[in-house]
Amino acid sequence: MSILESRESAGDISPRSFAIAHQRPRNSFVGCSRITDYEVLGKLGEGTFGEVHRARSKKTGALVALKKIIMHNEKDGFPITALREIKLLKLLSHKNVLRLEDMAVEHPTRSTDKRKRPIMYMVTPYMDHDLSGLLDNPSVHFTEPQVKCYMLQLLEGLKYLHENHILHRDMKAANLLISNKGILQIADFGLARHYDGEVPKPGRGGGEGRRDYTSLVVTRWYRPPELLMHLKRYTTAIDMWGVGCVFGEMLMGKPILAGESDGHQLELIFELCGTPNDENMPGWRSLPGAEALRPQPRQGNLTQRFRDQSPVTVSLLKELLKLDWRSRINAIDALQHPYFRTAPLPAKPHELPSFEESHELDRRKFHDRRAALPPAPKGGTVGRGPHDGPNASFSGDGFTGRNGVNGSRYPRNSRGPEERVPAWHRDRGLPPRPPPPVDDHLDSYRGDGRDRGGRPRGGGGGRQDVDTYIPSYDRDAPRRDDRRRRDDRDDRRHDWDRRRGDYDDRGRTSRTRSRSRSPIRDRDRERDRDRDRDRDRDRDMYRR
Ligand SMILES: Nc1ncnc2c1ncn2[C@@H]1O[C@H](COP(=O)(O)OP(=O)(O)OP(=O)(O)O)[C@@H](O)[C@H]1O
Repeated sequence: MSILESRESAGDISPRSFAIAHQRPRNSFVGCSRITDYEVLGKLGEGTFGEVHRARSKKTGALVALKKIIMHNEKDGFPITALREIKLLKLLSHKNVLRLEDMAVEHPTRSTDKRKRPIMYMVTPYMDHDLSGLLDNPSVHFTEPQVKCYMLQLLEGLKYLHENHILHRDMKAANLLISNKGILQIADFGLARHYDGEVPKPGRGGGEGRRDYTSLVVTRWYRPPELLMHLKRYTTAIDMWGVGCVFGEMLMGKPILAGESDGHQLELIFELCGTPNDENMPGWRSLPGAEALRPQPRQGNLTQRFRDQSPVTVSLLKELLKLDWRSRINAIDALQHPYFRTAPLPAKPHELPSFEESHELDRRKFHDRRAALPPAPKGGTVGRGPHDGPNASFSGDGFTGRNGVNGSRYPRNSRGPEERVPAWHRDRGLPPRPPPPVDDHLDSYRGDGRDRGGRPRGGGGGRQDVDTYIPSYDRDAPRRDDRRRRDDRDDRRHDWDRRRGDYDDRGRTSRTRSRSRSPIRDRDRERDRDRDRDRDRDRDMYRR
């Protein structure tokens, strides 16, 4: 056994040794091309840090996706999350993990462009769908062998990540890309990080965590109970909960736990999986976020809700959606579950049907268009249901406009002629999709302290914990540690931001706490207000 292997088996692998062990062959990554090497064909999606476009390589003719890395504030430089994502993706190589093939650079043109810095694009193979977009299409109905086929691929990809000490931390249907050849790939590594704990072992669930990380990860609908209760010493089991949510979503055709706030999310989880007790979630009472909870003891209605599914399907779902993160099934064991060996057997990827392309933006464009225009189904495949129309599913002020346009969390987009008109939509009676998790440090990169829907960041999440992960694959690079700031603020702010923060910290005297306006202080105040509001709402929900 090599030193690396023995260290790995002891759960001890540094980002550097991981990087050395996972160098991809040089020819698998081009490096830095020019944007002019690609012909841009249209917009696919809009992520936290940039837009995603479909494009064709002029050299190879291959279809690719270009993820533009937006620098919201040029002074902040290259976003750290994008840097993380690039560094990780460059190391990963698995058929069920999206492959970073190239980086493309767009230099500012002299006459028209006042930008000083170039724009960078991540280049990945084009995938025809994301799973969320696919499930939104009412003409798509997954068969059991198809669900099994996607589940196998998802678990294979996740097993690879976890074995290699990677936590994905944003497992959700929108981050699972699917090609018309039936291949599923895990995408979006913007929140992923190196994991210091022991890798999962057969029959041992997710095991015990070894160190603290921030609990402000994972999009709410896919966030496990331990994170909602602010466990910081979490494990690979957080991604397995997400797999359970995605599995349920494939079976039901819509997200199964669509909470409107963190408190409501827990409420929905308890309704489905039962309320926590010392047996099904040992130690839950001592979690910081459990203090205010007074759940009425309940059994959980999972079996009832999935009564149309076979017992072996429900059995795997229950294993994935276990409240106790230590005994929640891991990817190795899930792959061995009888579900995959019971008829009907999993389809092979090439046996799966192909579908009309479906991406995040199609859904969003539809929401946007609904208010203004009659439906324009393409190919006449799908009409609109009786409940369609602006805000058809919701009444009152609970949803509409809170996160953006027509209950969408997204701002209005202008449509270019080259953009596709969505051909389908199904109003599935769900609240607007929650924004991706907000890590405090993201604020400094967005520059305005607001998320894409214009909401102040940081709401609904409890305390901002320190998670100073900056992957350092270079021995000489200084490694940052997980120190807790006196005031609990995140240590990963940009230097400029941090200097301001330090100044504010130092000067907590009446003089420096003067009323002079500071965008940072305003942002912090706004964030605190938002957080308090969410907390109050959650408390009301649980105090019975
Ligand atoms: N390789 C690809 N092929 C096709 N579509 C893609 C590809 N990569 C991303 N997309 C589309 O763009 C959307 C956003 O991409 P991605 O999740 O990587 O961005 P993000 O900034 O991390 O998003 P989020 O803010 O939702 O976490 C995806 O949901 C998908 O619809």
